[in-house]
Amino acid sequence: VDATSGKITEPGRGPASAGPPPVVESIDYNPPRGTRDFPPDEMRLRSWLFQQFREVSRLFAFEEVDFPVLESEALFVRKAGEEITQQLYNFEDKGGRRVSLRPELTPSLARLVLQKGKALPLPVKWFAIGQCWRYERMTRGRRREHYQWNMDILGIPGVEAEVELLSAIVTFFKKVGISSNDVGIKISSRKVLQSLLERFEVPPGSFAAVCVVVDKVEKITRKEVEEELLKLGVLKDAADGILNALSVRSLTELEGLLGTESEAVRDLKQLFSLANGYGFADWLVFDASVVRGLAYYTGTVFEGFDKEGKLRAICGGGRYDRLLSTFGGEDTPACGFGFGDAVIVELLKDRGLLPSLQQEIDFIVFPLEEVLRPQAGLVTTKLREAGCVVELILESKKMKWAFKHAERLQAKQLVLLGSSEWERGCVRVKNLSSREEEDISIDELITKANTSKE
Ligand SMILES: OCc1cccc(Br)n1
Repeated sequence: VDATSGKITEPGRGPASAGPPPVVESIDYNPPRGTRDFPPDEMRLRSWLFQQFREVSRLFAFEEVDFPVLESEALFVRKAGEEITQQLYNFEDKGGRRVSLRPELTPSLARLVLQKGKALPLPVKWFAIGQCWRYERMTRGRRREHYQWNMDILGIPGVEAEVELLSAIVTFFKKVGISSNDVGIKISSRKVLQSLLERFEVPPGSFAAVCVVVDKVEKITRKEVEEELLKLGVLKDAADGILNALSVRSLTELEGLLGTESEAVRDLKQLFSLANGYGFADWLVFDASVVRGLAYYTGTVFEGFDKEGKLRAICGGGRYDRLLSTFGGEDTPACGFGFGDAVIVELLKDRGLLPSLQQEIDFIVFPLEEVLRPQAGLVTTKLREAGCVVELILESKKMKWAFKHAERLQAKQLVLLGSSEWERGCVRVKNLSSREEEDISIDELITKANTSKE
């Protein structure tokens, strides 16, 4: 800023003799509110977590897909009062289009399936890992972004699809060291609610909105739930009947309530029986109070929970047989789940299951004289071609610095290039754990490196 005029000059645009460019207004080094940076330690954990997601998805023969983080707002505008649609990170772009950062991945997946149309053979088994956004009033101090792993099966009307998805979730938990003592998966079906609404002659058009309200039953008071239900045309006796029904504790009890012909009971019995066949039924708990908060679920719904009851839902999902038709497509049976990157990390921390992840350096290459830097580059290239992780020291340093650097990086071996060794066609290799050192030829060094990588 010019001292006299107070004018802010563009950096680097001042008169030649003006000296260094003025500092622009101070930049906040923190990321935007509710968002996270991933410095190396955090990024190693995130990469590890996503690797587990990907390995499970691959085992289940799912193909990875991705979509833009920015979508048409229309994809997410729904009238059922969901929190997720009331917190859209939406805006009008410079072309006057109403757009939104995606709050979830399922609508994008539905859009892509519809875009592919009949050219896409069913069943579709796709997975995605994507950052999702919400504009949460920061009064609640919660995050505005998280990464979600989704797996979805489209084209299978029966609970065989849900059982595959549940098996994938259990496979993930077991893969990261979590057992059915730590975590369970609550299972129910929205067909329970549907039967009750029909019994109480509640207008079917309010089904989604009723589910969204009932999903809040553990977050707001029963009286508030009843008031919100009343606004949806659900009278007191119907509200009582619905809320009481959600506390049934077994499929037998549910059958007593809904009758032996109930689709909900049939689906859930088949689901538990299949899960028993797969060998993971011990992870599942029937819980009629599970409805989940997304408007588009139509059948089975489920959520992973920690048995200590300290954490929010670890993951959640369900059947959404009507979503594609609400986007103008043909009715396509579909089910899927979302698995966030936050609660699972809290659970792993609580259980002491976080992996210790360090950068792994095989070699540090250090030319003792700058004149040998080209040779150091050759050795480095050959080691990398053998698949070794190599850090080449890029500046002229003292030996003491190189040793400290190697120890800080926990490198396995230090390769020193000195003129006397080089004249004999050798380099000096120090093993940094055994402290042994030897002069060996480049060829021998590369042969050993190749062998170690086989
Ligand atoms: O699960 C609801 C949600 C959606 C987007 C971003 C975040 Br953080 N949480």
